[in-house]
Amino acid sequence: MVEKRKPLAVKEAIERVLKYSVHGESEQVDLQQSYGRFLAVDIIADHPVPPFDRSPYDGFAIRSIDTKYASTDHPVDFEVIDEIGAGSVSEFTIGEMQAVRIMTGAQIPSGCDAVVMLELTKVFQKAGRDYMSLKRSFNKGDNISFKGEDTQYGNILVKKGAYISPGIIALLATFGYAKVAVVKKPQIGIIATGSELLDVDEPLVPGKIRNSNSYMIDAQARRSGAEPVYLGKLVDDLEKCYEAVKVALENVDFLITTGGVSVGDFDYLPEIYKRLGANVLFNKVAMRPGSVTTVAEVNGKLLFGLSGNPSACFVGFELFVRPIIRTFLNSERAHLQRVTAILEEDFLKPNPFTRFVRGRISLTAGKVVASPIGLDKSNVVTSLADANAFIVLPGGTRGYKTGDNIDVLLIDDQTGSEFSWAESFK
Ligand SMILES: Nc1nc2c(c(=O)[nH]1)N[C@H]1C(S)=C(S)[C@@H](COP(=O)(O)OP(=O)(O)OC[C@H]3O[C@@H](n4cnc5c(N)ncnc54)[C@H](O)[C@@H]3O)O[C@H]1N2
Ligand code: MOO
Ligand SMILES: [Mg+2]
Repeated sequence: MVEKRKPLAVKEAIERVLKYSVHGESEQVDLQQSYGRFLAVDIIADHPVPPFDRSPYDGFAIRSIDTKYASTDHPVDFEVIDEIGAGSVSEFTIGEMQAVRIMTGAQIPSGCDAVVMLELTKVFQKAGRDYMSLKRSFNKGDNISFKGEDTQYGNILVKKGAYISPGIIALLATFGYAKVAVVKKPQIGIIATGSELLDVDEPLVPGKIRNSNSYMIDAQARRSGAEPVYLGKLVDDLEKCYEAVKVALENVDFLITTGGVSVGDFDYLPEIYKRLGANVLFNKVAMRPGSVTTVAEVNGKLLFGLSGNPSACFVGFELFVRPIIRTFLNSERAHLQRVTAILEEDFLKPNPFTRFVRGRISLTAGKVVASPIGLDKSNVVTSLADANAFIVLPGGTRGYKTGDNIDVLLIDDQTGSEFSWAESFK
């Protein structure tokens, strides 16, 4: 008699896995290698930005008080006593009716409290000296980019755990981080099981298929911020699989196996968990695809038994492995980002389990719409290529109709989300 597995709600299953989350250590990398990594420390402003009052325009730095009576009928003349470009500092302190010709980014000379754009001035020479005239008045502070207006000293600008984007790289450079403390990437072991599996470069022969899961998982692991370690594909042989899993567990932070978790005669993972004395957190989840997703723990180390079916494997990774990787990387938004979208096609098939339909979201007339892609079966591979989201259809008897508001999880997004989205899952 085949064991009857009890399906666990998706939310509970994720929570069980997260109980075993661990945080990674930090390492220093060059700034230029830090893109796409996760910050191991907060970035705190150790100086104000800008660090000095500066000109936002090419023009003249003046004393605003000298422009008080300037008008179209009464232009006022200023003697230009110096000229500075960005990077230079004027040695002069300007006096009454004097100006410094200044370029964008240059430090405001002492005595000046406003900048006039070049276009509003007329320059001329008199008795061998440089002058400019103005036809309107200015207030103190006009056209000055003030010290600290961007950020003040001591502000926390980015919290640890943030995904390092090009914008964050700009901040790191601004504050002098030639080396950046990032969280070490977790090493994710990947083992594919299945006697039917061929290598990618092998020709098809009857009954066999190429191993696509390992390469898919490898890419998903990288996208999540982990370092995949491909440990090969194994034929369905209990001893060989057991040995490989046992050895792999010692050498990686997390281990993923694909295939062999269901109830087939050659599905050996359940027996391997037994032999390892593993604590199986669950072996059935109330979701489609990926209901066979199994997660076990051995001495605190997580072992993800993902389905052999490509779509189920893909979904299992994004729902269970990604948050563990992101938590390892200190992210507070470890889960897929959720948005609300309008369903573009009827989805009338009822199902007691929550569905994660591979779909595509797009903007149509300013609204986020989502449509399913391809065959909604756990064994399909082609729909994965075009999918940028999972359409979440909570279980129940009713189907879903065009125009329904539905939750969508973004799979190619780096921002992530806190766990709140799971609240709506059965
Ligand atoms: N009697 C039952 N049969 C099945 C059940 C069930 O509850 N009772 N569950 C079905 C569901 S749902 C799924 S999902 C699959 C899960 O199967 P396994 O995880 O045990 O995976 P395998 O049996 O090894 O393979 C399933 C399928 O996937 C293909 N595969 C495997 N590895 C790869 C790979 N690396 N790359 C590409 N494709 C792969 C394999 O050839 C099979 O076609 O079980 C159902 N059965
Ligand atoms: O685990 Mo299977 O993929 O539910 O479809
Ligand atoms: Mg099987």
